[in-house]
Amino acid sequence: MLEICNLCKRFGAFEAVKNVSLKVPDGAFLVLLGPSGCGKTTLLRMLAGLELPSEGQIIFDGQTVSDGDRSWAVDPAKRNSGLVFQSYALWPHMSVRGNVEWPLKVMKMPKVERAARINEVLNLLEINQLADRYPNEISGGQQQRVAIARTIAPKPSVLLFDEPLSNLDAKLRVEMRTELMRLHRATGATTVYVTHDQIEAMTMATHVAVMNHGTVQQFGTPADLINTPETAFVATFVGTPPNNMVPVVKNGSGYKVGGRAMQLSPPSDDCLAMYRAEKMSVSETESAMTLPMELVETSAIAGRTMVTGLRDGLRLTAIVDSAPPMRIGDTVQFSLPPEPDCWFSRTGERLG
Ligand SMILES: Nc1ncnc2c1ncn2[C@@H]1O[C@H](COP(=O)(O)OP(=O)(O)OP(=O)(O)O)[C@@H](O)[C@H]1O
Repeated sequence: MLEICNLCKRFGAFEAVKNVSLKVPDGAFLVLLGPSGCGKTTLLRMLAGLELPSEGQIIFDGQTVSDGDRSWAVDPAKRNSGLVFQSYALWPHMSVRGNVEWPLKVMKMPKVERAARINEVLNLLEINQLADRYPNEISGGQQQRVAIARTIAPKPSVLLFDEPLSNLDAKLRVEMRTELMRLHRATGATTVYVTHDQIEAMTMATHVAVMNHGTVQQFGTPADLINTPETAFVATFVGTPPNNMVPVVKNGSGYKVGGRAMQLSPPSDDCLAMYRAEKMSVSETESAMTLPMELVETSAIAGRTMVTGLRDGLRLTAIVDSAPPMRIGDTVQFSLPPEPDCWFSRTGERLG
């Protein structure tokens, strides 16, 4: 079990991580997902022991490894965790084998055992043929594999990844995603993985903590986040494409939805209606439930078409069977279903 209890981190007066609490079972794949600057790296660095919490505790397998309230933490090298960075940070003067061997030497593993373990991890990452090369003689993707091999060699019970795929090209990212999932199954190590890429999060995670401005907005399985987003931020950050959020305000005896008078029964006089992209449709003709938008984008996605419209700062996306006959810049009518999927307050809390 990996437990984080009321964790806070302040840099001077700035609070980078605010009262985060979560628990995952052994062998979980926890993704910390959020936009740049939301505090995910700071949280990961506290898990690695590189940063002392200002308040709260981190507990690995029942043992407290960081305690902000007592300003105390177990040394990074002694907490049975391994960290893989975005930059590979391999030792350039050591071969691939030498890099992977180094942490085993530090832990004083006997030579014969060391050789067996090196072979095991080089095989696991399919880089045994590179064992005698130096970091400047292998590609970026291969260097990342070596960095991962070096991290898992000492068999840490907690593996920490800080955006490990962000320096790789799109195709390699997808391949490495599958590789990392295979590795996770093979090692069984509890994994914490930082990314701002929601597709990566949704495909790899058993548990996701969606972060914004230092707080956890929602903690759950990928399916929880898609099916029941708890905040407007989660609803618009997660999913492909993300959900549509349309402002609804009282207008005389009725309501204006996205600026147009419509028949709707919102739970409050000023709120947000969420519509899933696959429930919207587009057409040339106006009706009681349509919003006129400027067509700004169409793209093919898994045999269907994603259509995006923009008007007065409102952005709507629909997933439809075929592209509308209009051209970019033309007016397209986005048709809303009779009821939204759910409601949020103007400040982003879920209403129903
Ligand atoms: N040592 C530090 N001193 C002061 N402020 C810091 C320090 N480290 C991080 N911060 C601030 O804390 C906030 C969170 O940073 P953090 O690196 O955790 O974000 P992040 O979500 O990982 O972002 P990114 O995806 O861009 O790496 C940022 O506003 C950052 O400027």
